[in-house]
Amino acid sequence: MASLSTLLIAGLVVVYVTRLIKRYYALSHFKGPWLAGFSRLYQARVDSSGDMHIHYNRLGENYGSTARIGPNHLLTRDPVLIKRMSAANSTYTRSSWYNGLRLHPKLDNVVSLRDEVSHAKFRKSLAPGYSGKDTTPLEKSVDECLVQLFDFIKTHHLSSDKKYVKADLARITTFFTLDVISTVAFGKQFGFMESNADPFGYIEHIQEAFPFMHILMLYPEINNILRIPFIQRLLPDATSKSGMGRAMAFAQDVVSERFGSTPVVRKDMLGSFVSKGFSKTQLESETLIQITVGSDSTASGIRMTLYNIATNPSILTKLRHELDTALAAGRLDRPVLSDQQARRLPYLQSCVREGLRVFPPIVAQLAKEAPPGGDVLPDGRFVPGGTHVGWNSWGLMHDTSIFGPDADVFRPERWLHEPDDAKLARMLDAQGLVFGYGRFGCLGRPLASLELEKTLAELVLRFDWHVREAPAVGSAPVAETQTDSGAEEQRDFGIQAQWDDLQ
Ligand code: HEM
Repeated sequence: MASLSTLLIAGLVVVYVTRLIKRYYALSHFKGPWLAGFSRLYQARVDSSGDMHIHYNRLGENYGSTARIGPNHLLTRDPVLIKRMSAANSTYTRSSWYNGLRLHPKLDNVVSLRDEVSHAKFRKSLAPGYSGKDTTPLEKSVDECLVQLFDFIKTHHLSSDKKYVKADLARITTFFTLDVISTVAFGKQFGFMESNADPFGYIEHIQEAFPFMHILMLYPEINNILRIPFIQRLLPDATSKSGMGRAMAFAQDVVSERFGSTPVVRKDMLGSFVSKGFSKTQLESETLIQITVGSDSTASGIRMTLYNIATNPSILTKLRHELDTALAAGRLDRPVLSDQQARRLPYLQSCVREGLRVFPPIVAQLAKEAPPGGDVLPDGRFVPGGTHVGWNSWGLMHDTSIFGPDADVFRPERWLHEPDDAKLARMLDAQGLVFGYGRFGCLGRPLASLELEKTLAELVLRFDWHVREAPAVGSAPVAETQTDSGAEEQRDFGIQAQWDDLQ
């Protein structure tokens, strides 16, 4: 007679296999790699591979706009579905994928918060700070940092006819955006550009942390373990000497100054948040995510767009012509053109738009969860309640049915000379999703847009750019260097910056 323990094990195996089969069939009307139907291992491998965007782009080509990537996971490049999930009145919610974005040991931040009511309240209180409504004009701070950037490049990264000095665009752009976000958020600059160094070992830490964060997003179970107080004691805290620990210490310091008997009062983002009644701990948590989301994506957008401009001589020439003509006509403020002036330069705007399309800085899944009663997709297929639906941003931005057969090509002209109004409207609609949508849309968009348009315009006006050492791998040279959001992962990006004598 079988022992009780054998029976128990057999019973558990039966329950497990039945669950596996049930799950498999619940989404079997969505095609995808076979392993994905049974296990999250497919995603774990792809998400930590460094080539996530390439794998997921192929999914769209092989399995249609919404494909299966896990037992309970879909990935979509359908703009209608992406908008539906994030719309103000949507019944979709954030999935447990977002738990992995909780950086503070005790508290969520606006990006990791999953409770709809708390998130909406939080977001509403943060919005005036992020938009610059409550702060010293964002534009003024960006301009000041840009002047520092010009000096930084001239001092440390300038080549001449006599010698080549490698300008690592990965570090230059990341140093710049980290100094911008610290200035506008806390009125206290990190000093990356001034010291020409990573004072906290922060960039190195982020490089190491990204693949791990992907695993946390995929396996929320691990996250729950990390929240156990005993385990938390083993994780980096504000006493750690480098990486996220140093960033936490920084967050604690800048926040503490705003409380107590003689609080520092500044018209920056933090000042705005304090005025909305947030607690000290809430602000420490928010400060951490601000540093992360406020630097990496914009840096990626700037460097990849500049890379695409610098490697396309005809585009570089057209952009320079537009900028030089405006400068000669006295239509550009010095030392930095104004936002209003930048908006009147159609070719510049098209370059920025095209840069974010061809190389969307955020390719992570941002998975939402289908409502308990499920949902019927635009193509008639049923999505059961609780299914995780991620967005395939690379696939969407390179979708030939929206952008045409040359969707992979960096071609700013597509935004200026499209004769078919309906097609142009569809392209604009899809590209606009690069900043998310609706109730989860990017709060930092005004700042990111200022940084992108001004930095690109001034760097093209002031310097000659020649790519010397971009890793050349097949037809997608730079994409190969990208992990998740591009980010600090696009390392060691050798570009020659030469002072343009005309300026
Ligand atoms: C080119 C640069 C940027 C891109 C492409 C970008 C993209 C995005 C996307 C796609 C989302 C939506 C996430 C979702 O669906 O859950 C998002 C959210 C967010 N972004 Fe950005 N972002 C950029 C720059 C910034 C900057 C500079 C900041 C800060 C100053 C920022 C702050 C935020 C915040 C706080 C959220 C969360 C909004 C919420 O949960 O309600 N972003 N961003």
